[in-house]
Amino acid sequence: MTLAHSLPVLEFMSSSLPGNHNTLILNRHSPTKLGFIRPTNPKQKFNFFVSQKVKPIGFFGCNLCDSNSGFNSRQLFYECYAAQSSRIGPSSRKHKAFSIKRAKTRALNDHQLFSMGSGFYSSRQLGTSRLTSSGCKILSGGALRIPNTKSFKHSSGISGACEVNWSNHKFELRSKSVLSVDKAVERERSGGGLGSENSYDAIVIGSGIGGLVAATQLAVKGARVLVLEKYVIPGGSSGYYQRDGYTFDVGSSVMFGFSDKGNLNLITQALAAVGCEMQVIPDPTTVHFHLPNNLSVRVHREYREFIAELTDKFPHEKEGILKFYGECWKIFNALNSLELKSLEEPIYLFGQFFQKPIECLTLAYYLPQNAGDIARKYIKDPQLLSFIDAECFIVSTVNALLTPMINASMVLCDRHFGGINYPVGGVGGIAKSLAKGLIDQGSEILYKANVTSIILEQGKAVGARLSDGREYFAKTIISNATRWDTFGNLLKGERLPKEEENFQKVYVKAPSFLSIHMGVKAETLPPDTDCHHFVLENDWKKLEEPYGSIFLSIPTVLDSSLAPEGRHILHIFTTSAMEDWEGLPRKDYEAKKEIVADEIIRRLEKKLFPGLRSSIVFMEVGTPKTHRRYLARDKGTYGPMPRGTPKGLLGMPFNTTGVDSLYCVGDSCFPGQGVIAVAFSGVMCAHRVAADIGLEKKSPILDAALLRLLGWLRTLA
Ligand SMILES: CC(C)=CCC/C(C)=C/C=C/C(C)=C/C=C/C(C)=C/C=C/C=C(C)/C=C/C=C(C)/C=C/C=C(\C)CCC=C(C)C
Repeated sequence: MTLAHSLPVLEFMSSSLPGNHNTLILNRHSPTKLGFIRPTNPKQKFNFFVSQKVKPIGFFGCNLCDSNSGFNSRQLFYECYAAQSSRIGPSSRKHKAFSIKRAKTRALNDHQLFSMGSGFYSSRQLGTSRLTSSGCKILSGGALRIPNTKSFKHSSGISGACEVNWSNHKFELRSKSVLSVDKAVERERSGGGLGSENSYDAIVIGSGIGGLVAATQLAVKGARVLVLEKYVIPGGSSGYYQRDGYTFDVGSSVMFGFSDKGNLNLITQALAAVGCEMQVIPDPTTVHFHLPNNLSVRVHREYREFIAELTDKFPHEKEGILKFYGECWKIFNALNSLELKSLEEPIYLFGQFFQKPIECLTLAYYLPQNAGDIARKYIKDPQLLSFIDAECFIVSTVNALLTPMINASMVLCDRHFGGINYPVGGVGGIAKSLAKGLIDQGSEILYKANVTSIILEQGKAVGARLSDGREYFAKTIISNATRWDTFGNLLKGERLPKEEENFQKVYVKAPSFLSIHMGVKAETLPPDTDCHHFVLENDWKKLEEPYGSIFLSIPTVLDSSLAPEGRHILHIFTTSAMEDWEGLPRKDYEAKKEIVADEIIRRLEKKLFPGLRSSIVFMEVGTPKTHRRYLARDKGTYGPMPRGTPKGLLGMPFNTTGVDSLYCVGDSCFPGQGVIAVAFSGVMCAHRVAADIGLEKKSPILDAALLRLLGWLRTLA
């Protein structure tokens, strides 16, 4: 049975499938906007279809269980992940099936229903719908039962919650929005698509992992999101590029957050939220350190093996080693026990304190502390302390005394807990999958969209303007540019908010990198070569100096598909400042690139791979200028670096900013650099934005109090 309407806004069709199946067909814009669907009969089965005309979107806030095994009204699902699958059921050719994967289960109460009930069309502010069929009634704001209604269609009417008992199954549809359908249709006709005012719930500027995680998390909550990306592919520093049969990772190839256990596998979770999964290859050695005095330490995936290797090198410090890393585990375990959401959202934060008081107090205690101070409590050997500096340098590009203890613990333990896992096909696959997932959720990503300014109206961020003059508008703007770029470039000429002044007092831009992407003949590398290496040859003092230490990854050791047969890929990074490269005539610039790359190759030949130079078949050198150009980061910076000794993570800003409706996400937000860290900032940002646009619970009074408290705490840093 089809419900006709000249301009269908919300349309359902029912058809019977063989056996005990019923089919609910969701047309046009409806799927994500349903809000809440609850069957009352646990034995009945349902399949969900969405018209191919619609970009397939996932379900958030729909309480569904596996589409093939049927609903279970006792087990309501808070979040469901939908993935497109092969067509099931005898629906029309136009319809595609979703297989619904279950996520976290949670019994719901009425309060949660309301809080979840973004309602259909809430993001477009349509949301007004009336059921018109035999026995259909609608009430504003309250639940309504409609017995044995087999069909219903929309028409303009009153918004609110409605509950339909449909063929013995109860569907509950809730909406918070108030615009009549007529108005909505009018808006649709007048071009409610790209570019119209307030078309979106959120615009995300930049498609780095932080931006994409924020965007996808919002999209699955029911928001309509537009991501604006300057480049032609997503991912920013976690992107990829292909040349001559090689697939190179733009940035780090050391991937945290990809495990299948705990709460800290944020990449796995972010992908699953949009129905994606990536195959990964476990890395048996996180990193192989090659350090002064011929100190060589392999960080094995197995914690016991790593500790055995380290205590073998420093037997007199065995107790100190166990105590330092033991303290890291205390923090890691506390982190891993929490449900990670926005620390700027009081209902969540107090809820976590209530459920896990010891863990939260542990984290609050370590929030203002640095790893170097804690290491010095237990360890005296200067060489071992320098080793811990090198361990922290990988995390933060600064030594242990300047590295927040929470961040150090996260990295030093997760590599043994979830492990380092390389995504098959390269790191770029993460961003590609998230971008696809975003589109599957009904949101959009626009490439070659170079945002030049954030549009303000009476001090409120309302849109983004591109270099070609196009303008897009949304209720909220999320900047995945660094805070320096956001406030220095995108809001040029505006007064710098006090919070940003404070941030810039505490943090400076970390230097950029010189990168060398290489294809080499495979026979140059010994057969048991590890994937990741850190090289600092003779002098510990050079650790933090430009070109002092070398990061080297050989991802083809794990995934040979990234290079032509008989070849390996080498990704080489070393810190380098923009000042070294600016103002050079083209010829000198190219010559300097060659000289610097040559020296790095010489060092690697000497320390690791004799004959490396003669085995190179492809090479591309990137300087800080390259990183600035492609990643749109001021001075090509790697992220924030403390000016002096920081108070741990205390000074790091979260996602809200001093500008109304403007949020930041990425590595200049809490907790800092690293793919998993920016993924966390994306999760936090989406939660805070969702609360502010009415997709999550919110308490304005508590909000104001918490935001003031956090602002004050930051001034102590
Ligand atoms: C607010 C108040 C007052 C209180 C509260 C308390 C609490 C509850 C708290 C909480 C907290 C939290 C949750 C936190 C969290 C955190 C996190 C998650 C963190 C994370 C982090 C991470 C990181 C940092 C990472 C990083 C990584 C990296 C950087 C990596 C890198 C790599 C590379 C560079 C590569 C290398 C290479 C070679 C060696 C070759």
